Amino acid sequence: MECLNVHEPIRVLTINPGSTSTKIGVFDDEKMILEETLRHDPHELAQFVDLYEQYPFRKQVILDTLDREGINLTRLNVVVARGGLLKPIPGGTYQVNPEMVADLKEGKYGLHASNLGAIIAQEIADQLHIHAYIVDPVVVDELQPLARVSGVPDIERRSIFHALNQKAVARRVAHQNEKKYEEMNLIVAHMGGGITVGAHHLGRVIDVNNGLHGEGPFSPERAGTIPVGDLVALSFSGKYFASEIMRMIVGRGGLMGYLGTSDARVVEQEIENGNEKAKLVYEAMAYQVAKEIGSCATVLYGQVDAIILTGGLAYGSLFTQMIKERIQWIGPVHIVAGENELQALAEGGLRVLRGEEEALTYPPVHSTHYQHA
Ligand SMILES: Nc1ncnc2c1ncn2[C@@H]1O[C@H](COP(=O)(O)OP(=O)(O)O)[C@@H](O)[C@H]1O
Ligand SMILES: CCCC(=O)OP(=O)(O)O
Repeated sequence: MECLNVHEPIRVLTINPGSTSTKIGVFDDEKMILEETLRHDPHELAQFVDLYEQYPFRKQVILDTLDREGINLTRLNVVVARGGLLKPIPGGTYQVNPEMVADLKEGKYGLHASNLGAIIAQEIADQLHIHAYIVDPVVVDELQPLARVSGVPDIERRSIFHALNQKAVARRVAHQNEKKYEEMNLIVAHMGGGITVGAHHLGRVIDVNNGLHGEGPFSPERAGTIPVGDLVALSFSGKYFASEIMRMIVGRGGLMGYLGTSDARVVEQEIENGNEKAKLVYEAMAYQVAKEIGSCATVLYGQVDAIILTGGLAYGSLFTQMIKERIQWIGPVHIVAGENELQALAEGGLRVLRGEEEALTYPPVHSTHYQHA
């Protein structure tokens, strides 16, 4: 593996695969020198039989883009990717290793586009004889024991959320308050295509809704919590395949299900045009986010230093205003619109390369309390 040249900035390639795009960034130390969102035509992705089959295609699109933008691959010092559905693990930066890649290839803990991040990062890094890492993957699990109890003994609640962005913005707001993340109680609502709301207690996310498997507020494309008896009845009605029911919950739920679009900007425009249904559904989404924030406030015994609204929906002033008026009595509200994931990945890699933090090994010897595979 290569040595760092102290006279040159550390060059980091970051990779964040999403369902319809792959975002990449190149950084010289903390400074972003290239950012690209590589959009994938759904028809093009549909030719692959499963998620894993997409990786050579996505990797080639990344390499072509870097080549076109004149990024010399041999100058890279490290590749850092968003981590996917792995065994539940504590937050931190993990070196990509064969055990991790095997679990992701097999889809052992489920399928999500972020599974491709470590696989692509490892292949690029191997060719360059440098290391690949993931940072705060979606399975970061710091739940307190109380939060794991679902009410049905065979079902344990799982921590699957936007850990990378939630922790990055939480650290940023702590810094603005001249405090450490580990000294604060924060509620972070990540509001993108999916929505997760986490209760951050002294640097650990002790409760959060599972953003992939039907918990929490509905979102632009996901159903969130739905009346479970009705779902069971629908599932056994004989009208739908299991895959069709899953599509109703993730992909075609939420705004998409009610209004035929997952684009909040289109919905805001419709509301301006006087569309009453759009107004009701959009307000209901804000109402559900506010309720989830209220519930996190009880998790933290009302000791809330700040609430952070982040993700693409936080750009929408109508949306954030509707949430704010229901929650501002709980604590100060900060809006950090958009997601900060590429920067957070670069920072996670830099902390390790600079020796400020040790890279963790997957799977950790002392894992979380999580029992089910
Ligand atoms: N300026 C904006 N005003 C309102 N909503 C926005 C704006 N920009 C993005 N959004 C909405 O944010 C959502 C996507 O958020 P994003 O964080 O990009 O999602 P993801 O990364 O999960 O795909 C979409 O509903 C999009 O319409
Ligand atoms: C909630 C787990 C991660 C996730 O769903 O990410 P996206 O919203 O980016 O798909």
